[in-house]
Amino acid sequence: MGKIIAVFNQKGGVGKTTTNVNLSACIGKLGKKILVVDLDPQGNTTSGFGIEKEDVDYTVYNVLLGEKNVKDIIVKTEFENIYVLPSSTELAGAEIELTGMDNREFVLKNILDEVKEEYDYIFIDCPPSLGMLTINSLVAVDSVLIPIQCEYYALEGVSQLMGTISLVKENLNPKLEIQGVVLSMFDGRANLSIQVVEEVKKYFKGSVYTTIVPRNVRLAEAPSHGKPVIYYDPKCKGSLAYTELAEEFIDLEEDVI
Ligand SMILES: Nc1ncnc2c1ncn2[C@@H]1O[C@H](COP(=O)(O)OP(=O)(O)OP(=O)(O)O)[C@@H](O)[C@H]1O
Repeated sequence: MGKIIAVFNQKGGVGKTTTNVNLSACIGKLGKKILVVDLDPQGNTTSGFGIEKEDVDYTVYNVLLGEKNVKDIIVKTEFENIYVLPSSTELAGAEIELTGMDNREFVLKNILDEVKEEYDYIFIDCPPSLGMLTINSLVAVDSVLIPIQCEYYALEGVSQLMGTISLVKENLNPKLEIQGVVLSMFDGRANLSIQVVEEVKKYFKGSVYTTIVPRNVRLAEAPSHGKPVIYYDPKCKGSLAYTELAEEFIDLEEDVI
């Protein structure tokens, strides 16, 4: 099947990487083969799966520049059904380098088309910006999964985000859809969190997942152990939420088919 999904919100620190790593890991545990593409130069998805910078000679950067074949760079992780196309800080340079390259501006689509039949899902972690890397992702994908934090100014930037999606859909990728909106960092004790849930549901109507990811310290700790939370502390609230979200994700996908 090979559905390609961008985890996208140009706002920083909303839980893109946390959602990418943990949702992928939980979907992998449900038996689906996943490729996770780390397109964020910060490389937190790469390290979140325990891949150390010293252990990778080449990254998605070399693939984007046509120096390496994607199939030679993908890393098989120790986690069930999870493969990673790693990132590096050099990737920040690609924002400029891709702009000047004739016919290679949107090269990510061709790269992922080469491997998409080998996976059930490909998730891309986008950087917190609207540069060439993000636009490359939006051109390459079937859909966009949007994490939103249940905190102050949650909807700030959302109209810009939706504007970007519409623009790409009109001009570059007509099949682009919203996969779903994930509410994250929910604090049940805070009225604000409850208000944000209501506002986001009103804005996105039926596209918001029923499962809400709580603020959970284990989710913040797991990356420093190089593990998705389900492998770090399978019983914590974060693990339960991402497992439930993975089940909801698959149920909705299988309903569509
Ligand atoms: N549900 C959660 N509970 C507790 N901490 C969380 C949760 N989700 C994310 N965090 C923490 O919040 C911070 C930002 O999350 P994350 O890195 O996933 O966001 P991001 O949108 O990918 O950031 P960036 O825009 O910098 O790429 C991280 O330190 C992460 O560990």
